[in-house]
Amino acid sequence: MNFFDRLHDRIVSVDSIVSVGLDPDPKRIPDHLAEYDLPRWAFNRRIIDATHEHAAVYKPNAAFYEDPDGWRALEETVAYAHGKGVPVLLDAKRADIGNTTRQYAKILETVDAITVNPYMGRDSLQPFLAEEEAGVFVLCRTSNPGGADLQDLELESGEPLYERVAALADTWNANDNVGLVVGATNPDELEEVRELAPDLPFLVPGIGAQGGDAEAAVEHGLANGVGLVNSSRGIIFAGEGAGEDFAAAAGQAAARLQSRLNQYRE
Ligand SMILES: O=c1ccn([C@@H]2O[C@H](COP(=O)(O)O)[C@@H](O)[C@H]2O)c(=O)[nH]1
Repeated sequence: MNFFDRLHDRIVSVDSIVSVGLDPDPKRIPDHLAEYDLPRWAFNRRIIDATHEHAAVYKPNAAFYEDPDGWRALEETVAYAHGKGVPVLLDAKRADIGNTTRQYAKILETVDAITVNPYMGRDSLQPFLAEEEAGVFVLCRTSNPGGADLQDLELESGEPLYERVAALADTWNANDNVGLVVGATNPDELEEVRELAPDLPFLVPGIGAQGGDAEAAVEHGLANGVGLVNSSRGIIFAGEGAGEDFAAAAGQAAARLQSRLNQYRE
């Protein structure tokens, strides 16, 4: 079954478009979890237990797992999320020449969807795009302040680069498996990209810790009701300093975000 059909079913069953970002910064994991073999996994397991009823997906960012223990923690986390019925979107921002991307794309045997970087062009993404059942979210207009440095550059046609990316991504969608990453910190761009790619679901990061616009994220992020609004630190570290109660605070933060976003859904 296509990723976006599965995501649609998940969104309907939990009535949520919340993507819970699993970015377990080792410096912020509660002290009492340090005794575990894999503290990041111990942390994520408790976060998943507390938040899964509010999560449309989990979005681990690969940067928090790129060491031997990290990969083990990620593997356990993905299996546990799947056990709770929640799809996993790996935020890895991958792409490379074809034979290298073919290796990167093997991760789609483990996770359900991935973020990719369009900078090297279509052939660098082909092994991901060919995975018919996986979701492929193409970076379009990112939420960081420096996103404008390249993404806003005006092409000869007069359009900014991020608009060309959106239009190209639309043509890469032969398998109905392409989405776009557009930050909530850029509400005008969100609206413009939605006009250019009316049928592509968005992953919208940048609310919470980055201060983006949650209403615009919902208004423009969804295509036929399917799309994701992510919060990572705002959920998983909501209980920072609360000791063993940290996960309950994360659950409450996820529930609050779910209700807030649902106010804006049609
Ligand atoms: O444009 C982008 C693309 C990806 N991200 C990632 O999303 C989360 C956001 O974390 P918060 O704690 O909610 O700020 C993180 O993994 C980023 O690498 C993004 O922020 N912006």
